[in-house]
Amino acid sequence: MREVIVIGSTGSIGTQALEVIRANPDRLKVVGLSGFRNLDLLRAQAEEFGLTESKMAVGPDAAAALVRSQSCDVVLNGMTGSAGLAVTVAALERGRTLALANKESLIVGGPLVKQLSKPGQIVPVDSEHSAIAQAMLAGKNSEVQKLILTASGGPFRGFSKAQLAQVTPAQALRHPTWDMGKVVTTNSASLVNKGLEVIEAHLLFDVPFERIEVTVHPQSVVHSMVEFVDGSVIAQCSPPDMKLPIALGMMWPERLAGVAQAVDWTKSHTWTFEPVDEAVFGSLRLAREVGMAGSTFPAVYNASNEQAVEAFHAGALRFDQIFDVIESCVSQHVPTAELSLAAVLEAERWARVTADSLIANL
Ligand SMILES: NC(=O)C1=CN([C@@H]2O[C@H](COP(=O)(O)OP(=O)(O)OC[C@H]3O[C@@H](n4cnc5c(N)ncnc54)[C@H](OP(=O)(O)O)[C@@H]3O)[C@@H](O)[C@H]2O)C=CC1
Ligand SMILES: CC(=O)[C@@H](O)[C@H](O)COP(=O)(O)O
Ligand SMILES: [Mn+2]
Repeated sequence: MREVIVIGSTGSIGTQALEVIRANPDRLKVVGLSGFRNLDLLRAQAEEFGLTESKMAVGPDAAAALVRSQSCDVVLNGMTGSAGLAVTVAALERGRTLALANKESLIVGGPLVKQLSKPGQIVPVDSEHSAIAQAMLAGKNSEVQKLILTASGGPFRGFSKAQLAQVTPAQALRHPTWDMGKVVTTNSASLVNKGLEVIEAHLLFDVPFERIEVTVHPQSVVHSMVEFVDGSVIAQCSPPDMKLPIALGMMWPERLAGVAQAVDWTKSHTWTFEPVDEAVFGSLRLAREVGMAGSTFPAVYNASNEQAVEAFHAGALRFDQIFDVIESCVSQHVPTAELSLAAVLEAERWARVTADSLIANL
């Protein structure tokens, strides 16, 4: 039996994690929950899983405090945004397995988060990174030639820059293949999500940026691939359903039977692959640049994006200007001489103030 704290239990990842746990009461047990604004759902979840108020946290600080005080085997971090950093740090410092959906905390913390983690302590839940972790089992780390991340391309695949300037928040939230929270869905539309995922892959698998590729695969069935030195490519394929990587994240390396449907090979399928249009979607190039620059640059990329996404949904920014805001913040940023958690938090604060001021003056 694995005891799990589900952080962000009221969200897309969190509710799907609870579905997996509910269906496997002999293997998984909830011992803590956290939410933010949806307190009615949080209370209902606590009641269903028989948890007292002391095992329910509201907000990022309370969630981190719960992770520090409550014993468990696994912390599933399904919070949105870099607000999840305190939970990631707390889980690693307490020696828990960290099933990580909250990619932002790894990206902004970078080497600091890596230093806190023991080999195997972070299990990726993000679908691409779960796929890579599964494919990696086919060879030795030293035999890996390349990582190939797949991207759906989002709702604006094939759009020109001029078309991107016209899109609405409702269109940005219409993801072609995945049903997810607002921020990650918007990031998929701008390809910021794929940029963040390239940095995430570099940090998780220690593969240099030059050997991490992205290909657009609109069907989202091939979740990512690993190319080995002999030319073999191992891919992980399944119809898009986050319950599969969430279950693996909580049970790694064991698989739970029946969590998701497999591909139906009796039917015809067409899987396509095409290059990313980097002339229209600059966020991927910029993410590689900030990833290679390291220090506090990834934190600035992420925080300025979070501000810009919020402004876009509030009607204060055009969709294409999300990229302009990130690029401007990154180009103005003076990185810290020595990376520390305090320096990351200060860089984030600076990026949010700078992004807000750019947005107000656009
Ligand atoms: N959804 C998906 O399929 C995938 C998600 N991810 C990643 O997983 C993470 C969660 O995404 P998703 O579940 O879609 O997001 P949702 O918006 O659906 O859920 C976010 C969760 O975090 C809580 N939350 C939001 N902001 C804060 C905050 N400032 N402090 C504390 N809690 C907060 C929300 O609480 P409340 O609702 O109560 O306000 C909710 O429980 C993100 O990092 C995302 O990139 C990665 C791959 C796939
Ligand atoms: C399901 C998942 O892992 C998301 O992060 C997904 O990657 C979004 O899809 P795209 O970013 O490829 O559009
Ligand atoms: Mn993903």
